[in-house]
Amino acid sequence: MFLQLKNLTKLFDKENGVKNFNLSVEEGEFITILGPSGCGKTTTLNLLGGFLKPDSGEILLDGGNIANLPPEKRPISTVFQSYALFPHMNVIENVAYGIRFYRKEKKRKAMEIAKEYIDIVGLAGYENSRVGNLSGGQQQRVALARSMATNPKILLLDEPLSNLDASLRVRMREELKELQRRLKITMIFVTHDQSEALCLSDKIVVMDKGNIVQVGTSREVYFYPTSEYVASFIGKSNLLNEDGKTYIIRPEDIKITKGINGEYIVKDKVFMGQHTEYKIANDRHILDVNLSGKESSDFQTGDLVDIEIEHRINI
Ligand SMILES: Nc1ncnc2c1ncn2[C@@H]1O[C@H](COP(=O)(O)OP(=O)(O)OP(=O)(O)O)[C@@H](O)[C@H]1O
Repeated sequence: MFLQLKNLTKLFDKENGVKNFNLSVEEGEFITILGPSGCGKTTTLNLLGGFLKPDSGEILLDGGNIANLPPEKRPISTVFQSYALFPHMNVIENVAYGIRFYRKEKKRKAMEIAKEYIDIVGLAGYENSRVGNLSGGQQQRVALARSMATNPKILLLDEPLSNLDASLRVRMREELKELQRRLKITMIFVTHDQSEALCLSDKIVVMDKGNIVQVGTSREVYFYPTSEYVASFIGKSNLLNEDGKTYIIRPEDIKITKGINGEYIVKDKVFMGQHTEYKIANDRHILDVNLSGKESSDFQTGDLVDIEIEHRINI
């Protein structure tokens, strides 16, 4: 196994931190650590990057334990949320800095390699621009180029897209995925954004209060969540209690039909173009229902409807 985290623990006090974190990562995988604020994502990344020392546990990279090595001795590079670029340097100097520092290349060679990575991230022509004059997306690309140019075995990314506006965020995440595929770099990406996690990851690690609660592919965590927590954190979900059992039902797995004696009443309707979102209720449940297709917007508030559940998730 390329990377293994074994019982990795770092607690700041009794509760907060990361507890018994176990994870195996294959070379070239895109792993996302997903969870709400304070669940331990950054702590995990800092343990991997060497910015924090674990209380216990191992980080095995190619079989060797690196848990106690300082950051500069690890073949791991981090792209921070703030990008952490040098404001007094231009683009090529920023990228070349890491190459000289980590790869111990001479200035000329470092500049040559830096140029290659600036091209890779689509910033050709900006070599001599001051980073302070670049847009958020361009600064993000410089940070990526600087990290990738050090030739790390693993690239850590701590919410790198969170400072970008919504449309740039979507474009950058596509670019990031494409870069990762092309360069086959192992990436460990931290986010609290479920849609980012679902579209980028080979594997998603869902965390809650310092613990891993589920690890799986995007499809697995979406279609087969193992807990109510995962189901509600990833995508929308309905909880239905029947015969003493609790089920989770995705809004797109409920079909509705009009009926004079319908069990539910349509309470709310929002037309979203590709689909329509309804809220329906009876005396026990309020359910979210998403319908797609042309007839999906035919129901009106106040309509009585019956439901058919096409798929239910057993917890
Ligand atoms: N240096 C520290 N000293 C004390 N407590 C800390 C320290 N760093 C983090 N914590 C606590 O540990 C818990 C996990 O923090 P962490 O930053 O890893 O969470 P996170 O999931 O990355 O959150 P966010 O999405 O807000 O960045 C939090 O409760 C936090 O307050």
